Amino acid sequence: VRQAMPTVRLTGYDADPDVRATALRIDLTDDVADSAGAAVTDADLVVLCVPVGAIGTVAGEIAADLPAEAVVTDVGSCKTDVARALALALPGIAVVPAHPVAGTERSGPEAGFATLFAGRWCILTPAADADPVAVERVASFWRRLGADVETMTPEHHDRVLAVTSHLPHLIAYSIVGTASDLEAVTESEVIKYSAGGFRDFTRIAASDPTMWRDVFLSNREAVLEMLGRFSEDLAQLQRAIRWGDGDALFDLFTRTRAIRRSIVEQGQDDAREDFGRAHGPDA
Ligand SMILES: NC(=O)C1=CN([C@@H]2O[C@H](COP(=O)(O)OP(=O)(O)OC[C@H]3O[C@@H](n4cnc5c(N)ncnc54)[C@H](O)[C@@H]3O)[C@@H](O)[C@H]2O)C=CC1
Ligand SMILES: O=C(O)C(=O)Cc1ccc(O)cc1
Repeated sequence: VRQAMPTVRLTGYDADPDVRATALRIDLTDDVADSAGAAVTDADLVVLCVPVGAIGTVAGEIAADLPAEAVVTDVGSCKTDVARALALALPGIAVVPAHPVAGTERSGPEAGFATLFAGRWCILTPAADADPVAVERVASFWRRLGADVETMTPEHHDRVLAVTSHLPHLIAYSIVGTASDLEAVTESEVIKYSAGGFRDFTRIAASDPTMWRDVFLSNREAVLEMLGRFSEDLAQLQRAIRWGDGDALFDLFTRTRAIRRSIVEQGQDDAREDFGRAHGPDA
């Protein structure tokens, strides 16, 4: 926002005093308020950037202080629960839930970088009767940050993201946990020989525990549905390995390689790799 909209006056609030101090020190915001309510008293646009389990609570904290014409949005990774909580906490206020599908495993005020949203999707999930002017204000905010904006229902969002983001994170958490349990048996060989594949999983599995706990509690139904499908497909691979069915393995790996190539062609993998290059392998 600082780079793309330099004339916008930014006021921040965070429950953690260290985060508030850091935000001021690194000039992330012009002001830092000492309560959520005080941060929004003269706001045009309020962007709630807290773990999904806290979005409804924070919306409740600002409700009494919001100017009547303010638009409230969020960046939560799940939308069904969050959209419901926002609507409940903010009756009569223009609410446009959003999810910028871009990020890294890092968190905190120093983890942001100006190009994070460039060329990435931002998904809006407004209610069917949302004010189109408010929807356009949020859409144009994200477009000015370089994102491409798409609109869908919260339920559809949550099913899609369960496969493309939530399940992959769950698999990474699980495999790194399994490898660490095995470490005692292999006497640290897990770390010593952690070549490409495992290293990639450890990056994802380093993501913020509070954020991801809340994602799985909030998107429970869609994640469980996709996890069921994944478990069936994994069992098929297990069978192929057991019976030496090389064709089944080869066919799947050929199909998945094509998926990766089409993602790269669409330029959807750039930002994180650029970030990794800029900040070193352990960033
Ligand atoms: N990290 C990522 O890659 C992405 C995260 N998101 C979503 O963005 C949201 C924020 O995530 P991050 O910025 O990564 O997390 P973060 O950990 O960097 O920031 C969250 C902040 O919320 C504060 N907080 C927690 N409860 C609070 C409360 N009740 N009142 C005031 N402040 C409170 C914490 O102190 C923390 O500083 C989450 O909903 C997440 O699902 C969306 C896209 C990508
Ligand atoms: O670090 C990664 O690979 C991510 O996938 C970042 C991310 C995390 C959560 C989101 O809702 C969107 C993007």
